[in-house]
Amino acid sequence: MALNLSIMLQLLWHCCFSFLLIYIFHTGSYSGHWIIATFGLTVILILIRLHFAGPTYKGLERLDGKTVLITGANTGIGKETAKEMARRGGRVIMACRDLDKANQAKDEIIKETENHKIFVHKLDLASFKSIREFCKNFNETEERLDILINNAGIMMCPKLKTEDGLEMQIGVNHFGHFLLTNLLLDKLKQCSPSRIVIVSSLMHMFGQMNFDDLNSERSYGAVRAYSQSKLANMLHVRALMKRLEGTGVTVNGLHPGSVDTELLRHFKIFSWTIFKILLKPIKIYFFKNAFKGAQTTIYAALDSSLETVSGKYFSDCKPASASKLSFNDEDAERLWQISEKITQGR
Ligand SMILES: NC(=O)c1ccc[n+]([C@@H]2O[C@H](COP(=O)([O-])OP(=O)(O)OC[C@H]3O[C@@H](n4cnc5c(N)ncnc54)[C@H](O)[C@@H]3O)[C@@H](O)[C@H]2O)c1
Repeated sequence: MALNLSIMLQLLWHCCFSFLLIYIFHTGSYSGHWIIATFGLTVILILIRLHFAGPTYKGLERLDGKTVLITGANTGIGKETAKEMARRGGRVIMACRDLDKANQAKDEIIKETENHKIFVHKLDLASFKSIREFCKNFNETEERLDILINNAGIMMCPKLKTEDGLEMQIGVNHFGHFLLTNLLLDKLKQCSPSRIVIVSSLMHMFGQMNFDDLNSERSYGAVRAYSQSKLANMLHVRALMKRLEGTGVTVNGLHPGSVDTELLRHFKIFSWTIFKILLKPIKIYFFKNAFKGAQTTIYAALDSSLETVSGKYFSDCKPASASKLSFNDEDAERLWQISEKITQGR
C-alpha cells in the first residue's frame, strides 16, 4: 500500500515536472498538443530516472557467523551497507566519529532488520590516536573480521588539518584508512577468505598524485585534494593487492555512483540555498538514493564470484575501467612507503 502510494506520488511528480518544463519552454508550435507533449516528456523522464537509479544487487549470500566492519556507517552509503549486512545475519561493527548519530542509526537498523548483533564503536579517521585505540580494542575483543569496508569519506571541505597535521581529505580518505587497514590485517588473514572493500570514486580519474606537496601546504584546491585522495584509494588497492597475494584476503575499489547523501555538506558556493534548490531536480533524475548507492559496495563485499578477485575497480555492480594512473606500480609503491612513514611515526 505504502509502495503504491510512493509510486503514484513519483508519477505525479514526473507529470507535474514535465508539464512545468513544457509550460516554461513552450514555443507555441505544439500548443494544441500539450497533453501529448507532457505524456512524452513524462515517459522520457521516467526512463532517465530508471537508467540513473542503478542496479540492485540480487545475490543471496548470508553472513551468519561473520563479522563486517564499516567505517562511516551512520549516514548515507555506509548506513545502507550496514543495513544490508545486518539483514543477511552478519555481526556488524559501525565505526563512527559521532556516537550519538551512530547510535540512532544502529537503533534504526535493529528495528528494520531485527538483527541485534549491531555494535557502535568510536573511530575518528582524522586522528591516528583514535584509529590505534579503536584497532587495539577491536583486535582484543572481536574474534573475527571477515569484511572490512573503508567507506567513510570527506569531500571538498575548506582547507583543514587532521589532528596529526595532514590535509583533511587525504588524511581521512587515505592515510586514516591506510593505518586502520594495516592494524586489522592480521585479523583479516586469520579469517580468510576475507575481503577489504575501498570506497573510492569516479573522481579518482581527475586526480594527480602531487608527491612533492601531498598535504597541499603550498596550494590548496578542494576538488583537487578530493580527487587526489580518491586516486590514493585506488593506488592503495594496487599496492595492497600485491602484498596480499596468497593470503586469501582480497582488496578491491569501487565507485558507488552519484549518490544523494550528505557528502557535499562542506561544499559552500555563492548561495547554498539557491544551489540546493537548483540541484534538487538534477538529483532526482541523475543521482541514486543511498540504498542504490550502497549496491556496488554490497556486491564487492559479498558476490561469491569475486572470492579470489583482487585489485579491481567496480561500478554499478560490475567491473569498470579505472584511470591508467591507478595502475601505476611506481606511484602505488611510492605512496605506500610515504603512508607507512607518516603513519608509523605517530
Ligand atoms: N555520494 C556520492 O555521490 C559519492 C560518489 C563517489 C564516492 N563517494 C564516497 O562514498 C563514501 C561514502 O560517502 P556518502 O556519500 O555516504 O557520504 P556521507 O557524508 O553520508 O558519509 C560519509 C561518512 O564518513 C564519515 N566520516 C567523515 N569524516 C570522518 C572521520 N574523520 N572519521 C570517521 N568517519 C568520518 C561521516 O561521518 C559519514 O558517516 C565516501 O568515501 C565518498 O567519498 C560518494
